[in-house]
Amino acid sequence: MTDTLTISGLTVELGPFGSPPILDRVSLTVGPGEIVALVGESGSGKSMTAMSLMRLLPPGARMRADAIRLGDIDVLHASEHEMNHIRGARISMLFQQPKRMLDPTATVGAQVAEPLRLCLGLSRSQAHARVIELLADVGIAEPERRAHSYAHQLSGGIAQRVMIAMALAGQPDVLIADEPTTALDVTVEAQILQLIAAKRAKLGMSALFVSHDLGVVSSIADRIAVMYAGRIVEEGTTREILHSPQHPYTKALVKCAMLEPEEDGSLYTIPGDANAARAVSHGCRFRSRCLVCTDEHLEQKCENEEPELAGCGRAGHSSRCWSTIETRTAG
Ligand SMILES: Nc1ncnc2c1ncn2[C@@H]1O[C@H](COP(=O)(O)OP(=O)(O)OP(=O)(O)O)[C@@H](O)[C@H]1O
Repeated sequence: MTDTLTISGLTVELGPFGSPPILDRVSLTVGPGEIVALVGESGSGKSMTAMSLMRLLPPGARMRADAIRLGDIDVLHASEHEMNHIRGARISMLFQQPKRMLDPTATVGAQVAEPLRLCLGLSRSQAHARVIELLADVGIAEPERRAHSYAHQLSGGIAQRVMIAMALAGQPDVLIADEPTTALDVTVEAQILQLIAAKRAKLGMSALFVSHDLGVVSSIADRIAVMYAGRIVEEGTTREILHSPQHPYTKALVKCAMLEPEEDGSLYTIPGDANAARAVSHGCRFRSRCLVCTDEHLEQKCENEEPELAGCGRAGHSSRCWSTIETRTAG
């Protein structure tokens, strides 16, 4: 079994000092063998969280945290030299645009062989034999022939399988998948999701799966963390999030994922602008879009104080909303 990945109090700022943080005290745990999904609208900070784990933030980003650990490895304070060993061997990443992430000038075989040689120290011939095994293992037909292909000769689905083979080559503890199926059609998307779930089961690795689509992650995630404007606003098992969401934002995301038409036949979209929320300096960041904070007493709380993540009954299920906190306190 793999080690636990722990992020605690992760804050990232970009741009001039004093601008609102991109990530604000994000805490998240991915247990051994677990698939945790991080969901939220575009711009909520999912990719930045993933990139922070790899310590691959854009130039000028200021990152601080109480801790980022993988078992006994201190990822937060690791030197760049140590990070080069952690990336690929302990934490691997899959990206949105697999064809763009592959080097157009090198063959598939050479690219999959690189982590084998760097992380596992295999010789050229050992690496070649392992490349063929890995390509076959991610469902690529004729792996010998495919090893000689270049990125432009691959479909999006095959390119993502190659990326998965590369990500798994170093036998990582954790796979971070950032919208790995966004560019793929629905049938291929389902195949790739199944492949990731099968690899998790076979290799015992854990995964952090980033997506804006609750529907996509619900088929493979054990737990879901919902992110809004740089903060986690709800966390629970996949079942709790889908069947008993507590935060008004999660409820709205679930409604979007259900694809149930409104009375006028249109599909539900969450009203308002998520990007404006980041600049909210006090109170709940979701309040301008919220349909729940209507009674006067609650409205004042939502405007003045940001709620903490508070338990919603079962251990592990928590939400950052005054209405949930008040209901529980009253009960
Ligand atoms: N290189 C960058 N420079 C400056 N700001 C950035 C950069 N990359 C992202 N941001 C900003 O950081 C915030 C969080 O972005 P992030 O990419 O983490 O969101 P996301 O939830 O992953 O969205 P998406 O699903 O669109 O990728 C956004 O406001 C975005 O504009």
